[in-house]
Amino acid sequence: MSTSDLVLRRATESDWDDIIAADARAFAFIRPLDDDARADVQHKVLDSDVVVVRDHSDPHNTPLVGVAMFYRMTMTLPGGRRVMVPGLSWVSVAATHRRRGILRMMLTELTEQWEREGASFAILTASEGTIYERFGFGPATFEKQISVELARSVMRGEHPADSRVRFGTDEQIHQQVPELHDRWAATRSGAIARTQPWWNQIFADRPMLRDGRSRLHYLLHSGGYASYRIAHIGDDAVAEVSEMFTVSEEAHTDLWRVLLGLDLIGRLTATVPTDDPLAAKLTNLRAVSVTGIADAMWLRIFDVPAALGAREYAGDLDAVLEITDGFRGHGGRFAVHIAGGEATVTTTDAPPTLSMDISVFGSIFLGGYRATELEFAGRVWAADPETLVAFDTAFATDRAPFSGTFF
Ligand SMILES: CC(=O)SCCNC(=O)CCNC(=O)[C@H](O)C(C)(C)COP(=O)(O)OP(=O)(O)OC[C@H]1O[C@@H](n2cnc3c(N)ncnc32)[C@H](O)[C@@H]1OP(=O)(O)O
Repeated sequence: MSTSDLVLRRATESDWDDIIAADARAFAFIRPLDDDARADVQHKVLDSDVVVVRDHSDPHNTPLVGVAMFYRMTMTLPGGRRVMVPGLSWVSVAATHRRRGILRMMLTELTEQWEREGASFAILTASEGTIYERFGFGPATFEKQISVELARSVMRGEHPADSRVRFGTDEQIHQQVPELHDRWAATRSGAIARTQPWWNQIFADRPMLRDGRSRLHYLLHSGGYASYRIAHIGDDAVAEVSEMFTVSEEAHTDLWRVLLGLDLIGRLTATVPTDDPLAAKLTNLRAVSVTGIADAMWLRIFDVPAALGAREYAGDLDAVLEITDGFRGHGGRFAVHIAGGEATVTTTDAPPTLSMDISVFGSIFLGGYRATELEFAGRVWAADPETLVAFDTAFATDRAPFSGTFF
């Protein structure tokens, strides 16, 4: 096989059997998606946003050796503006064809499309931490996995006489959950909004994806919701919170109070924002163990001035920002003036006062990393401590960014 035998094109319906089989192999699934689960995915993506690579070295057998696609998503920026973003997903290359440049080929094709369409950002959730920095992506939102021991969990404060939480009927869930999620998404940097095909897939709750666990149960509150499943692990029943999104601390407290009161459950697991306050709401903080902190969403910036102009800021800054971009050349030197929460940006030849790779800028942009932390790591250069502190303060967010949707 030579590189010229590799043919990249957009997907058609006839590619999907191979896409599903390739995905199951590449991500080590026990079995490929069934027809229902496959239809859910196909409803979320346009075939023209899916690239496939086939090996034509044998004209009688042209196996699919690469696939990559993107969803058209909406992300919330610090300050509340929402932007359209391509969300890269379903990237895989056949084990027989690895490290021959197929991923690079597919990402170059998709990136050129995003640039033509005027995207300022792209996002992804990564299978490994070592793949995407070379393409200018940086880890931008993080999440915390917690395990809560119910026997030791007592909420501080008074128990309300009448719980404001109810189990939702199917009709209530379909009516209220998308609206509650959207209200939450408007408040959080990095939040991904969900369109109807995403909700259809979540509400379908396909048995093949439950892995032997119960269906989803929904708890509703006027300021948020939580969904959870029951898993039996050995002799223990564990409640796995699938998601919780709230727009008020009252809703967060009330929903947790109900979850912590589940009978015949020893332990509860959840994935929450890194600044989730549950442990501080309990009389015994040790009831909550943090079992992991992981990168969730990675961000790539394509248009530095447009990105800077789209978010709001927590402090003032005057700096000459130098950005390097080895993959697509969107770096340069920018005079950045931030005042009253808004940035104005022009290109300049003046000497830089701040310098970093575009992947590092992506990590700082939503507030997921503090600039000072990355300066300690030698990945941000600042001409003087005052500029670093002003940069750090300007880009900090009051709540930790959280994407809330895996894709
Ligand atoms: C957004 C998402 O969908 S994340 C999911 C990614 N997919 C998976 O993890 C499924 C299993 N893995 C795979 O299918 C493949 O190994 C892939 C897609 C990760 C890589 O595909 P390949 O075609 O082998 O990558 P390709 O040859 O184009 O490599 C491009 C560059 O990435 C590097 N690279 C590729 N995979 C890895 C890896 N797992 N770890 C570190 N570096 C990697 C290569 O060394 C190369 O670097 P260079 O261009 O700087 O020399």
